[in-house]
Amino acid sequence: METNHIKTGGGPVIRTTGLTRHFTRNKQTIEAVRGLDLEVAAGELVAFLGPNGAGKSTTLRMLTTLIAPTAGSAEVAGHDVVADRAAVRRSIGYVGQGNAAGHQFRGRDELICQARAHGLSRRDARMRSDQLLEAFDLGEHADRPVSQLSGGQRRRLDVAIGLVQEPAILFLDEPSTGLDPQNRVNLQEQVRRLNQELGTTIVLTTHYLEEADALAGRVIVIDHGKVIADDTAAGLKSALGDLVSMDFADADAAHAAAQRADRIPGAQVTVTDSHVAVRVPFGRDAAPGLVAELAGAGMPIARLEVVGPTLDDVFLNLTGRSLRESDNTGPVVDGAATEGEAA
Ligand SMILES: Nc1ncnc2c1ncn2[C@@H]1O[C@H](COP(=O)(O)OP(=O)(O)OP(=O)(O)O)[C@@H](O)[C@H]1O
Repeated sequence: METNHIKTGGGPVIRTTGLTRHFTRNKQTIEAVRGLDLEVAAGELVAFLGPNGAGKSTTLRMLTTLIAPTAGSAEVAGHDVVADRAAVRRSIGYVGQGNAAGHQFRGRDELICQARAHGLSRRDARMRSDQLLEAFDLGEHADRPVSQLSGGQRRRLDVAIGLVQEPAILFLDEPSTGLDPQNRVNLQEQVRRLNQELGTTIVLTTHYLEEADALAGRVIVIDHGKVIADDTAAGLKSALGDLVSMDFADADAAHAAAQRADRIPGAQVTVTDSHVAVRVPFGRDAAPGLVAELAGAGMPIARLEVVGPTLDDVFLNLTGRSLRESDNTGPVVDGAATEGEAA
């Protein structure tokens, strides 16, 4: 069976330069994506993490040729997303936020139909659909109408449909939104396997911190249309450092302790009454020495806690707001848009 896997020679399979997209709504310009410079190498599993409205989906829709950039450029699989849309589309799979499958069809028919649309022979289409049904644990549900599948089963079918033509690059827009934790983990497992076993480059968007943390080799944090951090989850967290929280008998002891903590390289110290919080790289290693030093100086610690950072702490540190809180803005309503999507 023919596949669309590409030999990249290790170069980037996605490259954007100043990628920008504006929308006009109620005569106001919305700068959804603002000058994105990005490179993704073959075989990477990348998560775009950010709150609602950060510009994640808009970026994905430009990379998948669904909408055109207002400015800047992007190449996917070596093809320009504007000049060479058809070639880009041949190289990618895309699973959007809505359900792709027609509700009255059976899952198996949907897959076969998509495979035929991608040029597979009847026999190959049937084989490919069987493979995908098995890989996504959908075998026993394959002959039920899509409308009768659970949310998790339907989402897995969506991802299977995105994989019909064995794309070299797969884009997943919020693949696990709306799934219960068990289905979320199951889907993440499939995505991970796809990346590891087939080497498929995967770019997904998520606003689940845990998902970005668990799944992606690389996390690109997006806020207000801009990349504000780009590293492994571990890298992002270790750059921020651990939080060492200490309580003392009184405010004087806390202030004296804060002065000492301030001498630790890279420490950010805040004092509130008798409480001292120290954010410091490798805080768990620095804490015992600090405790001993303070005890020796007659300032014993009444309570000590060392907590490793979460990606939410990273986001909070970068933006001054919590990703969990910024995420409660509800879904974006596109209905009032005055600028349509490219066909
Ligand atoms: N078709 C459109 N017309 C007008 N404004 C739009 C349109 N699509 C997106 N926007 C606006 O662009 C900004 C970025 O939206 P986008 O959907 O890319 O964010 P997101 O990070 O993917 O958020 P979500 O997690 O909710 O999908 C938002 O302010 C949104 O309201």
